[in-house]
Amino acid sequence: MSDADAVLVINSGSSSLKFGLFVEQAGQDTVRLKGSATHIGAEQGRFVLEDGEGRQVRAEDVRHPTQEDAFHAAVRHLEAAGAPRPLAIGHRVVHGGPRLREHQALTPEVLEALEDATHFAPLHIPPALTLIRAAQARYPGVPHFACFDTAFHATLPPAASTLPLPRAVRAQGVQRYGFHGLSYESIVARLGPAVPARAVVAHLGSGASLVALDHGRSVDTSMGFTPTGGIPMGTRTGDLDPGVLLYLLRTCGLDAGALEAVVNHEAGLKGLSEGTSDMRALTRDAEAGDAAAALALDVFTRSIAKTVGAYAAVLGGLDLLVFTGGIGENSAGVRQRVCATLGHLGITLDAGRNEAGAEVISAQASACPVRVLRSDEEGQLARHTRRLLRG
Ligand SMILES: Nc1ncnc2c1ncn2[C@@H]1O[C@H](COP(=O)(O)OP(=O)(O)O)[C@@H](O)[C@H]1O
Ligand SMILES: CC(=O)OP(=O)(O)O
Ligand SMILES: [Mg+2]
Repeated sequence: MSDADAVLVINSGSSSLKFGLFVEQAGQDTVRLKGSATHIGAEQGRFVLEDGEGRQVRAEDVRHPTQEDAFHAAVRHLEAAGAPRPLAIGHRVVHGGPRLREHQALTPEVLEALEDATHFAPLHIPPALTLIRAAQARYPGVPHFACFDTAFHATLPPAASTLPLPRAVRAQGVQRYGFHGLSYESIVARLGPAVPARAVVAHLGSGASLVALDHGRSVDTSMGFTPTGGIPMGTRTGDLDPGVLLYLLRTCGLDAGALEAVVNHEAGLKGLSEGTSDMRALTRDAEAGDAAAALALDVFTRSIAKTVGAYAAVLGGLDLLVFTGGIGENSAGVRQRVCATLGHLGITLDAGRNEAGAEVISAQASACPVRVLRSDEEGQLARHTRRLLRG
């Protein structure tokens, strides 16, 4: 292992910034240091830094008002832990609009194209640009690369990517893009040659989506034009009858900004529970008899189960169901509720294995295995960054 070839990867999500410093060991990218800043923007956040063996280097409750603040904290603590200067930096970019769908070097032209695409994803592209510029200023002269969440879904067939809109609107690039691509790719990489013909992966985090995989290739996915679509999430509605938006505009007098705030920040689990979007708190509240929290859980898990059923129809059956993301990896209750209605697909859970968070949580007799696999977006970022660096 040599520090001379370290690459730094930055994964900015809706509520967190995860990062990792990877070095090559026997031809494989290996974690040297990794960490996260969570609950960004909230009153109380947390910062954690670990070494490659998972030993805690730093852990503190600390508020990070913005992604940029979290990035500077990450750099400060990485350096204090003896991190070498990286050879290259890889950024996760959730949305690059219609023109940027392939992982690539962040040249001035690409940055300009990203800026031009702002109106496709006003919630994601401006903070991504701010973060990239901050990283370029902090590490000048080092190549920076963008890895897009949408790249993995380039295989969507037209029947899945096309939204039922007039041609003039579709011609502007209004279509289903799909997100969480690096996470799905990490699951496919983890399964390796064992990836079955018909699989569904549920990435359940603050943002949540599902993908239908045909031999490991994305053929349908729940998020659409933006990460606001699909199943309900921590603070986002997911898919809504478009009539609801018209009602909010016309009858409630909301303008675009107010509408955006409702569908992205005040809805989902938070809106339903009238309090929290955090699955741990929600589960506790529901168990303590809070009816709003219980309803939030029911709406969330029913929507996931319906999507698994729909994707089994698309794939012509199901050979594997995978749970991943902060909720998928950690909430036995959510997994149990989702799987309880999937008996018709041959799914039966082993309650003990599910509670223990084992890698395989289905019962021996289950016709369709169910697994819990850790999403490794940072590992995929490192792999792509190294590949792009080598040209
Ligand atoms: N032990 C746990 N039990 C239940 N939910 C958990 C647990 N740990 C984390 N979560 C949930 O995971 C979600 C965050 O997932 P994560 O994938 O880290 O989010 P992000 O989308 O910001 O990357 C939160 O809703 C959090 O409550
Ligand atoms: C696409 C998306 O919603 O990302 P995250 O889950 O990291 O917020
Ligand atoms: Mg995430």
